[in-house]
Amino acid sequence: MESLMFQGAACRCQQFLALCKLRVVSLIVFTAVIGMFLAVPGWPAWNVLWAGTLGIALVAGAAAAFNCLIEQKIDATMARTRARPLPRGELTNTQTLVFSGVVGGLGLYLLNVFVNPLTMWLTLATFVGYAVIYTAVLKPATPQNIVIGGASGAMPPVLGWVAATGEIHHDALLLFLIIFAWTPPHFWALALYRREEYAQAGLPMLPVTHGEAYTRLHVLLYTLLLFAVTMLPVGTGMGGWIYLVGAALLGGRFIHYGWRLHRQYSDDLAKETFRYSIWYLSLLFTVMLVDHYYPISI
Ligand code: HEM
Ligand SMILES: CC(C)=CCC/C(C)=C/CC/C(C)=C/COP(=O)(O)OP(=O)(O)O
Repeated sequence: MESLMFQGAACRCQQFLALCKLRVVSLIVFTAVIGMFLAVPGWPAWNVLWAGTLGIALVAGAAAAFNCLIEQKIDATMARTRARPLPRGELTNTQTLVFSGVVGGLGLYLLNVFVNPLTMWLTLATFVGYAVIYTAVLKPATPQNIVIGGASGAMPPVLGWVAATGEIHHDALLLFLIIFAWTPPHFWALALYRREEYAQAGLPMLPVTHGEAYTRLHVLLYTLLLFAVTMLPVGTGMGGWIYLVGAALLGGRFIHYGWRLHRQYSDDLAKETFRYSIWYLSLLFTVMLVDHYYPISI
């Protein structure tokens, strides 16, 4: 009897965790943590590391849960999302809303009390940007949804930076710009091979509204823009040789993917490009960290 109760609680816990889109949120939190380290010469203060990381993670998870609540009908129509807890009827609207409110509230509390109020306010704005402006307003309205909405996904390194220093430095804005330029090729690579699902769901994603060829060209153009943006930290002195070589190699490979997609499309190549986009961002931020602690100035 007791073991059955335990299994039930474990299941419920898994359902709540599934709302939080843990894999996406883990990369988001990773970029925030790197932002904390890049912001200071030595190590960030201990309270920044634990409360900043936990606070940002909780609010990001709450934002993802709120997105699941708003999009449950659309999620039910797409193969990729139909196994989420709301379309499956495993959780109710009230449970999801309360979960998002409590988890997000706790995250904001930690940021306000143990980090600083500016981080708390910017994280709240990021929550509203993703959970409300992107999800409820932009996503069903325009194919530029992810370009504009990408601003929320680009905020985490700024949040990390502000957590560590209390101010918004121009180098933090460069980290923002990098993720901002990365989001369109990241998402449109996926939207290309999932175009039929998005069309069926009635969402105006770029391959649905402007066609495949137009989207492929834009993936390529954004990889070029991204390459240029990643060179800016070298100009400001934030990045040295290690960063320059790493960013050039990673960016060159991303452009190559964009070029191949543009010239000779296949769904398999689009899937590979999407997977590479995730490796790209993870490795780029790792290289930045290495460069920060082992600087070889240019
Ligand atoms: C508006 C901005 C963004 C959009 C529209 C978007 C869209 C998506 C979609 C639809 C998926 C699901 C792929 C699947 O289920 O197979 C995905 C996966 C992923 N995204 Fe994004 N993304 C955005 C921003 C970001 C950001 C800012 C990050 C991290 C910094 C990120 C990291 C990831 C990761 C790690 C995955 C893989 C998750 C997995 O393996 O399950 N995304 N993205
Ligand atoms: C710190 C903080 C508050 C961060 C919030 C930013 C945040 C959670 C961004 C998430 C990006 C994301 C999951 C996009 C998925 O797109 P989608 O929602 O269109 O994908 P779906 O089709 O899988 O639902």
